[in-house]
This record gives sequence, C-alpha cells and structure tokens, in this order.
Amino acid sequence: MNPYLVRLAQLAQQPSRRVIGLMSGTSLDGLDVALCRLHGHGLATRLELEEFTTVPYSADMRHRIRQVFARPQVSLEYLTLLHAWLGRTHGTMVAACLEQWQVAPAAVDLIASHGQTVYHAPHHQHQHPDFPLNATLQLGDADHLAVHTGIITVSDFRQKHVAAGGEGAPLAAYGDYLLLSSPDEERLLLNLGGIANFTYLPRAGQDAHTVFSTDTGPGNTLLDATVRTHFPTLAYDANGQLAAAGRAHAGLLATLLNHPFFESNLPKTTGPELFSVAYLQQAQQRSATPALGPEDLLATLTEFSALGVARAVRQAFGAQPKLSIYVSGGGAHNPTLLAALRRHLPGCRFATTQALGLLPDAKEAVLFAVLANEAVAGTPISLGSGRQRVPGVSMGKISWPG
Ligand SMILES: Nc1ncnc2c1ncn2[C@@H]1O[C@H](COP(=O)(O)OP(=O)(O)OP(=O)(O)O)[C@@H](O)[C@H]1O
Ligand SMILES: CC(=O)N[C@H]1[C@@H]2OC[C@@H](O2)[C@@H](O)[C@@H]1O[C@H](C)C(=O)O
Repeated sequence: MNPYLVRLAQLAQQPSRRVIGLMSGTSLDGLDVALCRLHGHGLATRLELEEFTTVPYSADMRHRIRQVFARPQVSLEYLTLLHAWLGRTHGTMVAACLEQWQVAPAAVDLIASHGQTVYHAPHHQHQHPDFPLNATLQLGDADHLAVHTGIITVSDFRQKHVAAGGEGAPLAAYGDYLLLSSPDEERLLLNLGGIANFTYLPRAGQDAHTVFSTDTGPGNTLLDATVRTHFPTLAYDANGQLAAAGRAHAGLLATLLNHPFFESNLPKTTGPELFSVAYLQQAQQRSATPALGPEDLLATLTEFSALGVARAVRQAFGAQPKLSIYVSGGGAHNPTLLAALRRHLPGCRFATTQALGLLPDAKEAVLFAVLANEAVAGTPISLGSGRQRVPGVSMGKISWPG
C-alpha cells in the first residue's frame, strides 16, 4: 500500500492533528498562515491557534496575480505558469514561517491550502450560454506545496461544493458551525474581507438545517481600489480615516445599490469580477458624479459595503433584526465601516470574533484547517439541508509529498 495512505489513516485516528491553514483572499494583501492544533473532529472540534501571521505579497507578486485576477480574458501561458509559481511560492512562504516559528515540517500533519482565487463565476453572474453551471478557479497547485515542504497537503476545497450544487462559496458556514456554534446564543459571523459575507448560526444543537453563509457584496475591494487610484502610496483607508473625512453621496449610493445581486435570494456569492472599478465608474457616470472628491467617494463606498451587509441581514431576518454579530477580516479594523454597520443595524450587538476566542484576522485560514481536518478525520458536514446551495459534503483534494 502507498505509505502516504497508511500515514493518512494514522492521522485520521489520532486524537488531534497539527494543521497549517492557508488563505489568500481577494484583497491580495498576503498569505494568511495559521498553525492550528485541532482536537477531535465534527462538532467536537476544539482549536488551539499556535501561531498566526500574514506573509505580505510583494508588489511584484500582486502585479503577477493582477495579470489574470478577475479578468475574463487572459494569456493561457501566463495562467499556466502562475499556477505552478504560486504553488511553489506559497510552499516557500510556509517553509519560512516554520523556520521562524522553529517548528520542524515533520511536526506538522497537514497543510490546508485554499489557493488564490483568480476567477469566481457563479451562473447568475457569468450567464454564459454554453455553460449553465457555477464555477470558480483557485491557483497555486498543491503538489508544489507538498513536495516543497514535505507535508501532505489538502487543497482546492471549492470544487466539491460546486459539483454538489453550490456556488463554491462561501465555505465559512462549515467551519463556523463546527467551531463557533453556542447553545446559548444565535450568532452571525460577519467577515469583512475584499468581499463581505456572513454565516448564520442558530443555537447549537438546534436547527442545524438553517445554518448557511452568504456573500453580501463588496467589503473592502472597492475601497482599496479607490485608495490605490487617488492615493498611490497607500494600500487601503487605514482605520477608515479618509472616509470619515468625507460625506456619502446619496445619488451615487442609490446607483451602486441598484443591481439585481442585492435582490436575489440567499445564499449567493459574488466577487471583484462584478464589483470592479468599471462598476464604480459606470455608477459615477449614471449618477453624474465622476468629479466626486476621493474622501466623499470613500465615504459613499463605505456606506455601500455596510448597506450591502444590512440589506442581506434584513433579507434573512426581517426588518429589525436583533442578533449578536461577530466581525472578522480586515474590515474589522475599520471604525468608519463598523459605525455605518451599527447605524444600519441598530437592533444588533457587535463584537469581533476575539470575544469568542478567535483572532479576527486568522479566522479564514483557520476555517480551511478545519475543512482539511474534516476531509481526513471527519464525515461530510451536513448542515444546510433545508436550503439549496449548501451541500453536505467533504471538501478538499490530497497531494502527497513524494
Ligand atoms: N487598519 C485598517 N483599517 C482599515 N482597513 C483595514 C485595516 N486593516 C486591514 N484593512 C482592510 O482589510 C483588507 C484585508 O482584509 P482581509 O485580509 O480580510 O481580506 P481577504 O481575506 O483578502 O478578503 P476575502 O475574505 O474577500 O477573500 C485590506 O485590504 C484593507 O482594506
Ligand atoms: C471564490 C472565493 O474565493 N470567495 C471568497 C471571497 O472572499 C470572501 C468571499 O468572497 C467568500 O465567498 C470567499 O471566501 C471565504 C473564505 C468563504 O468561502 O467563506
């Protein structure tokens, strides 16, 4: 028998596993690396986050990814080369983290690699006549990670979700459900990344079929793009200060919100393929605001992100929702965005996932470690059976180091 298969069977039977979760999201800020000790599996999963860091992407790395990122037409040669190069580069980044943390690769059981999403194509968004299906593409082939680090690697989690009828995202529901459900409280886990999404968790032990996660629209993606255009030396609106100095423009805001995505049923997904600079420019043309100053533009876009979240929350929970909302992702550091959310959802209580013992910046990388733990030691995670597009599946593909 293949000795790696034997090793994997041993891993599956251990009481705990040490798993490195990797996530590089739509913001292209870097590779999130979470070294996790995961005890048990399924609803008995318990997390110890041993280390966490974000390895920043260099300007060159971002430039290379942007050659294909969210673009409907690209060079096939470039895409092929980038797939291998990202796998190898992520492998080098993981090896450097392990060296810095003084952890031997042999002391790590698994890597869980999300890869870099370069194109997300739910059917409602692409509507290509030849392909009536959902699709999504993550680059950074995991065989490179496995060979470079010597660690068995689980990757490409989204394809099973698509194959079983989902849109390939958000996958957060599965990890949130296993790690963060509480018998005492209904919860909303709100991640403010490039794209914003939330997971609904009923009280643990009740109504698991009502668990779901959905994208709500842009989180930081249009804010970041606007900052890059008007303030070339800045990467983002640090602490929301620029937006706080501006005033939201009602006409532009209404035009930005005038898209069928915001009316369509939950759960749903989207990406920078739709919410792009071109989307913003068209909205500015239509609302006669092309000359709006950058601070006012950022104030409007901050409102846009907050209203996208608030609309989806109301769509799911009625006009005056009263929920506990736990925020994670880079947007959790933006007080202007958080203040807008509080204004639009006045009945809700807000905290970060830190209040639940989970570092807000690490949440998504941890999520993929949990999915890999389930792929090896668990069973398909069945939760949203009452809803379409939340299939009960086991996700991830396995790469051997040799
Ligand atoms: N101090 C801060 N003030 C304001 N915004 C911040 C701050 N720190 C981070 N951000 C925002 O968070 C972004 C990074 O967020 P995050 O790493 O959660 O995104 P991501 O994982 O790439 O996105 P996604 O979840 O959509 O894949 C930055 O690009 C920036 O817009
Ligand atoms: C296709 C893709 O990579 N989607 C990401 C993206 O970033 C946020 C949002 O859009 C979410 O749908 C998803 O990531 C998280 C980790 C998820 O699947 O839950």
